[in-house]
Amino acid sequence: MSETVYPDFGILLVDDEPDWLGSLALTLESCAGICNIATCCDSRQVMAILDEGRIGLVLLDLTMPHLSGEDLLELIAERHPEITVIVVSGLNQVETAVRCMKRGAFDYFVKTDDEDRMIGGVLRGVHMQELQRDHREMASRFCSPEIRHPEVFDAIVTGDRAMQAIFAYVEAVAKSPQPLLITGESGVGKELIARAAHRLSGCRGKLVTVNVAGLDDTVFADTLFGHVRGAFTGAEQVRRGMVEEAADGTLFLDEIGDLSISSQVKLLRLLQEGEYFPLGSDLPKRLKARVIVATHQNLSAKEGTGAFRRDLYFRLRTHHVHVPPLRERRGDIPLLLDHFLEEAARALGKKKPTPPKGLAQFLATYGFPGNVRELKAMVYDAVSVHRDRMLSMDSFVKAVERSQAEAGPAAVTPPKENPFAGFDELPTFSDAAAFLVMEAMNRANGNQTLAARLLGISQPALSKRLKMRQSI
Ligand SMILES: Nc1ncnc2c1ncn2[C@@H]1O[C@H](COP(=O)(O)OP(=O)(O)OP(=O)(O)O)[C@@H](O)[C@H]1O
Repeated sequence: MSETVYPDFGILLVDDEPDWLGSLALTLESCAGICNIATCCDSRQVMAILDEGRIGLVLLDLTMPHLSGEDLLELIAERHPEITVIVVSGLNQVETAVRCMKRGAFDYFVKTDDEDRMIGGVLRGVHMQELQRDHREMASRFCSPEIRHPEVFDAIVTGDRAMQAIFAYVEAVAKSPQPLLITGESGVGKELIARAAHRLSGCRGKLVTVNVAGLDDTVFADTLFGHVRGAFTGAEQVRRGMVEEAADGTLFLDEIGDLSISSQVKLLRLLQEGEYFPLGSDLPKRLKARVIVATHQNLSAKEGTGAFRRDLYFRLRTHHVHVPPLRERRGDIPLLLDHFLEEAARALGKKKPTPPKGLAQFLATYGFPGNVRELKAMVYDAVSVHRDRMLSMDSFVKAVERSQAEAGPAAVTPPKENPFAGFDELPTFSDAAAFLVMEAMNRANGNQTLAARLLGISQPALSKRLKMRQSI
């Protein structure tokens, strides 16, 4: 998304009447903030201008000397099918309108039409062109899904393929002016993804984060849109809203699933119309920021129960990434463990401790309801209390047990698939149990506490089984 010109692509106004061109350009700029405009009075020059590749939308008059609008419409559909064309004619003729639509026009307006209708149509055309551009960009990424700017994702430690696919997607949509919705459980790294998307957007402005959870409707409006002096009792100073703070940058609205219905209406209007009113003012301001929203809630389910507006939901999920929970990318646990050990040791002024054997394996048996944030807290806690060179397993075992006790039995992760499904002949119950105990002891390098955790039984129960085996 570019900083000051809107939209990113040029809009060409074609008419043989220069006065009409001037007044149309002025209307579009003042009423819709559209300023990336070029004009052309000579129909013969239109195709050469389009060949330069800067134009995404054409507003075309029909009756012109040399080439008529309909001739041009046909030429554009043939040579530049990617360009959106809106016909703006002096003639109110249904047959002509139908013919133009059949030849590929996106919309048809009569010059005497209501101004708001025409502006609405142009904004829809701009939106359509933006979506087509995003779509082309994404399609090109499917052909070569490599990540072009890996440095932007440096803060996100992962080796997981689903995460790599998210990075490629975020790169593809980073320059889009459409909103980006990031979903995923709490602590999976949604904010880190938002930061990466902001860096990739190339916008000059800041990333401004607003946590909208718990904001009542008035505070929401005041926080986002600001107010003028005297807007309400106590409003002694002008307040710039966060939308303005984020101009030419990114507005990141976190916990969007908690937004009240009345605030949802305000947000929808902001996104749809691209403008807003500071409290107490009747002078509209334009939204000049890209909007990213995030939630740990299931927005689709909320939309189903009526707790989230359907129109806003569809608007927000134009571009959507879902960050998987840590338990679905257990391969990341050793990488994250190492990363946080290093980070914690540095932050606490200690030497990086050596993790006990089997720690990563032990952690992989746990469901991490708090995801990466929970793992990070565990590591920081363990590093801060440790004294020897070797990190103790104890603090991790206790943290896991504490969390499981708090969450109840549902927190224990269910087995994923039946390991015996492919067996022709099943082992006996006692053989299967003996093999399982042996395997767990091997994996835990003889550590009974860890082996018991891997098996989901208590350490005394494991010890009893081992003794029984020895006595056979
Ligand atoms: N892949 C990762 N690599 C390194 N650190 C990570 C990773 N994922 C998350 N973190 C760290 O975990 C913590 C939580 O991340 P973040 O705030 O981005 O999560 P979130 O999904 O936005 O959480 P919430 O829904 O609660 O707002 C942060 O300290 C972040 O730096």
